[in-house]
Amino acid sequence: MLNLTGKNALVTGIANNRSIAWGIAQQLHQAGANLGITYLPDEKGRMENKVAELVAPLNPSLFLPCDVRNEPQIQSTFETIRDKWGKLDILIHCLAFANKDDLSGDFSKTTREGFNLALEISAYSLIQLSGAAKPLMTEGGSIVTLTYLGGVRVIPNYNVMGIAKAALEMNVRYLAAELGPQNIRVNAISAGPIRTLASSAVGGILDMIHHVEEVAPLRRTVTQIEVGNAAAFLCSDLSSGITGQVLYVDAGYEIMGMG
Ligand SMILES: NC(=O)c1ccc[n+]([C@@H]2O[C@H](COP(=O)([O-])OP(=O)(O)OC[C@H]3O[C@@H](n4cnc5c(N)ncnc54)[C@H](O)[C@@H]3O)[C@@H](O)[C@H]2O)c1
Ligand SMILES: Cc1c(CN(C)C(=O)CCc2cnc3c(c2)CCC(=O)N3)oc2ccccc12
Repeated sequence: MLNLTGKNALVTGIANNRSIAWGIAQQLHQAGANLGITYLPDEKGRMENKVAELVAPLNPSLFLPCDVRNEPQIQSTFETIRDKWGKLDILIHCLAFANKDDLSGDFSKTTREGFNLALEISAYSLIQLSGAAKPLMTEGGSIVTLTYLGGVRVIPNYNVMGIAKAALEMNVRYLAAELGPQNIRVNAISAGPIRTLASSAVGGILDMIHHVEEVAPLRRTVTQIEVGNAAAFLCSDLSSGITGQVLYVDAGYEIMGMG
């Protein structure tokens, strides 16, 4: 069993019990990591209460609002980590957003605002968070982000999110090159389709899941826990020689030609 005892891990992107970040947080906790959780604050504080209740069993030592569009919130998140933890070992970037209208219909209709929003939240945020984490990863570290096949191949309706994921995967390589000398590894997990708040808000996700169940070598889709296990591996010394990579956790779907 892999051991993350003594490691401080910041996990972003938990919205509910279907979130991939929730699967990751559970597995990092099981491996002994000390967790810090961030959530996207909403005006009524509903998200805060819902996420706080969900993560309570994992005894997070930090629980902070962090909207990646809000630079001061990012700064205060990492100041709190510096003051309370001193060092950071693990950063999980598990968030994305595009306007719903940009996730169906003609890609050529993508608006300037929609393009910039999707790239800002889903790709630029990795640069921001990694830059803020860099000075705190004084004993080296591991940064993991979540990507999708739609960033390297055309997946109907994924549209502008595919552009964002292509940028995200290239961010992984440039960040790995910059941070490697400091023994900070940067990798992506490319997860197969999973029913979450984000994916369920998209038409046709169930058809996609059924298609994967027929075509993927394992004849099934993957779970948040399976993604969490792969993330724990990428956060542990078992992956000490791996950086700048995209690891597919998709039941093998990506290898199939007549998919
Ligand atoms: N579900 C899938 O099929 C699938 C497959 C591959 C990759 N992914 C990726 O996994 C990641 C997590 O998505 P999910 O499927 O768990 O859905 P989810 O809706 O549970 O998680 C998305 C998270 O992004 C957060 N977020 C959105 N805008 C934000 C902002 N401005 N600041 C901070 N946080 C913000 C939301 O609060 C939410 O917690 C995303 O990067 C997504 O692209 C999902
Ligand atoms: C798979 C799959 C997903 C899941 N996935 C990999 C994702 O990356 C989800 C990304 C996403 C980003 N922003 C929003 C939404 C989803 C829906 C709700 C909303 O308003 N904005 O999304 C798709 C969209 C079209 C086609 C396939 C997929």
